[in-house]
Amino acid sequence: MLRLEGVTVRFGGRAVLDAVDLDVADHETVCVLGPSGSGKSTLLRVVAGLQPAHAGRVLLGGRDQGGVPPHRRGVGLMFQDHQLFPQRDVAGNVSFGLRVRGTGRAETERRVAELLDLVGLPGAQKRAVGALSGGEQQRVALARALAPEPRLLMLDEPLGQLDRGLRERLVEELRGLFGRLGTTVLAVTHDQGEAFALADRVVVMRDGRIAQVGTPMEVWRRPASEFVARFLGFDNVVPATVTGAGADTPWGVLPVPEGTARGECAVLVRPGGVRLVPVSDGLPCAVVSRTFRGERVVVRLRPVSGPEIEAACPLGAAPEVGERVAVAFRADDVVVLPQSRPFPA
Ligand SMILES: Nc1ncnc2c1ncn2[C@@H]1O[C@H](COP(=O)(O)OP(=O)(O)OP(=O)(O)O)[C@@H](O)[C@H]1O
Repeated sequence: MLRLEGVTVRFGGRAVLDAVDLDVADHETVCVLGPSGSGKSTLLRVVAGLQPAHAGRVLLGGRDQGGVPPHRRGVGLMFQDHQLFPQRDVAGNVSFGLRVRGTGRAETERRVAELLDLVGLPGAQKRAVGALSGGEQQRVALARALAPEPRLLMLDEPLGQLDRGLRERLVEELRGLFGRLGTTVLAVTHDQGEAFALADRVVVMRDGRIAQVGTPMEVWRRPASEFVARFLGFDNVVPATVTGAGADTPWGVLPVPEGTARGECAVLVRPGGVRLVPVSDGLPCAVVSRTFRGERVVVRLRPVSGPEIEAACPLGAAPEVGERVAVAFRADDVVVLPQSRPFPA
């Protein structure tokens, strides 16, 4: 459906997109994630035709879009600030793209009613957009973007300004909706939770390049680099040397999967894989802090050697701040990363 081949965009000599290759299949939802300034919005703008590429090609349905203006690309765009027309009512907003296409009045009315049902705002045609809540405005913006039946729907931080609870609800609804409609979606977000909940595949960007592409499960389980691991919020990363015995790290020798290549690397230990063990059986640590995270308590530990460690403990089993404990590492939760970083002194 969508293919980017070596797409490069430069601003002032700096490549904001650097030879990006990406394929999005029909009916697929792909979420682009990355820190601020990594080029996510620029990627969407290039696909929409709002930003010319300095090199490379964008193909939609196999056709090169070079020279095709935005309104002829058949893509729908929805931005964070949803930019509804304040002087028009809900129906006036949703029908915008249909009127531009010259759709007849009866058909437009039918379609608007159908879309409002779809986004959970049945009968809201005559409401003033200024009187809607943030979440309702978001739904109207979505209905407006879907109205012309774009072959590709692009969302830029679609839920950015909404509060957490509403975002979580809307993400679920969107996923259901896109599944039912069979819409192909390319979305940009900096919120990994949102991306992981919405996407069939996620793309992690760094400085205009793709750092990793995979299903949410693949990326979560096997971050491709220290950058991706840290971006996902994993802090337990240390430099390591893999030998026959395991990974030699500042935390001691950690178990690694069989067949791991020997040599320098970095290792990540997921917080759930840090086990509290009797003091004589593991790496001695002091408990520095405890943070309640719903189902679990995350404790920060200061070991006798190496950087601090995060451990996720079951509710009743978390040690107190100041307590002396020891930890061991579960092999399944140790991930070998190809990149190393100088260990801070
Ligand atoms: N028109 C422009 N002229 C010059 N520089 C630009 C222009 N548009 C974007 N940039 C720069 O390109 C880089 C990437 O911008 P982009 O908006 O694509 O990043 P982003 O990943 O979407 O960031 P954010 O999450 O903050 O929206 C930034 O450093 C930005 O300052």
